[in-house]
Amino acid sequence: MSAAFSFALTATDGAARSGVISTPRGEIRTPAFMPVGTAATVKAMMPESVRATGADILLGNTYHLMLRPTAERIARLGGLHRFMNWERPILTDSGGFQVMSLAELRKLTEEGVTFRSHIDGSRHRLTPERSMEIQKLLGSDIVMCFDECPALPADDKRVAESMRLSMRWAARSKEAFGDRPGHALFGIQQGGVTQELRAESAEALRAIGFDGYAIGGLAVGEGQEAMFGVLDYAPGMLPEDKPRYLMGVGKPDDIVGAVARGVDMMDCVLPSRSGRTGQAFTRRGTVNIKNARHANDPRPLDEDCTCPACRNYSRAYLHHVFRAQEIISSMLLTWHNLHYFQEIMGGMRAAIAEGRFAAWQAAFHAGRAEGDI
Ligand SMILES: CNc1nc2c(CC[C@H]3O[C@H](OC)[C@H](OC)[C@@H](OC)[C@@H]3OC)c3nc(N)[nH]c(=O)c3cc2[nH]1
Repeated sequence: MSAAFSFALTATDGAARSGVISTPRGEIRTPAFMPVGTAATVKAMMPESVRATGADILLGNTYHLMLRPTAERIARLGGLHRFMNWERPILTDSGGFQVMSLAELRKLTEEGVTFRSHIDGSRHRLTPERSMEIQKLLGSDIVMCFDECPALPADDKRVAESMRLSMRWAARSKEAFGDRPGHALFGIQQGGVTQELRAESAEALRAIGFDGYAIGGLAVGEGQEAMFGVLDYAPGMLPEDKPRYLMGVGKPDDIVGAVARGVDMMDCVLPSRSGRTGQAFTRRGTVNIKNARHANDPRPLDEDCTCPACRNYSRAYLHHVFRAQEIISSMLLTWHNLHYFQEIMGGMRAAIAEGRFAAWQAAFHAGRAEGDI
């Protein structure tokens, strides 16, 4: 266990990289997929099951936890790791994105954001300083700067103004974060899909100096082509020796394309949320288990998958428990999806380390069919 936070690149293959982030709570193998545990739980999963899927780190959420049960209560109870029984690394988002997408009656000023809780209508304020305080109370290992992520489409003027506000907030976040050995603060690049604005944001973040750099402002409706267009240049604008984290991504082919372009870390609700809505991701494509065609199918979701759902249950059974709205349906499909996402990450880490990423990527795409398989 390292007392400090550090990142070591172990191999590169084209723009793709593999490495290890060392933290006092354990190592994170990169490229890494981080399951989302918004309200102190990865929905439908026990923490030991999340670990069994291969996850080294999971996510918590400042916005949700500040509203319920409050960061102060979690701190009094020993912090988020103890509270949710996950002793490995935790990354928490800063709350800005969630306020803009979830809260009501939001008011944005230079100071920060005031809003009403979507849970009980109570009034709250988030600023860079308060976001740092909340993430410190939670005890998260990787803290995100408080930023503003503009909804797309937005004109260049709006994107530029929003990015520059986020850069001022990044400086305030760094100031408020202080010096916390073993804990990391990540800056978040903004700038929409405009290369000059992305460059300006990257320079601003470099000048402040962070332990890692996130690519924000994507996966907000721009589509895969536009996102990849930004990823063709944005990762290279960020310090090469620090982790690069693409926020909110994505589908399996988004993840592979992002790693191919130099991304080290990603998070997305997709595998867990889809697990609850009956969508299973497999190496041959997607299974929508609610479709009648699966009602009599004795085969597993994926013959080559070693997860508990695929080892022990048929599509017919999964179809049945989904239709019957049984809790085990969410448990099994979420476990399968998280297991499969981690299998993609493990395959890419090995392929990059062995210099065969292009072949791995070609095989990944060759095996996939569109539509319900
Ligand atoms: C989907 N496209 C997507 N998600 C972006 C998130 C949020 C990630 C967040 O997305 C959910 O919150 C809504 C997750 O909870 C459900 C959070 O996990 C705890 C996760 O936190 C990292 C962004 N967060 C910040 N701070 N800044 C961003 O620019 C940004 C961009 C995103 N694009």
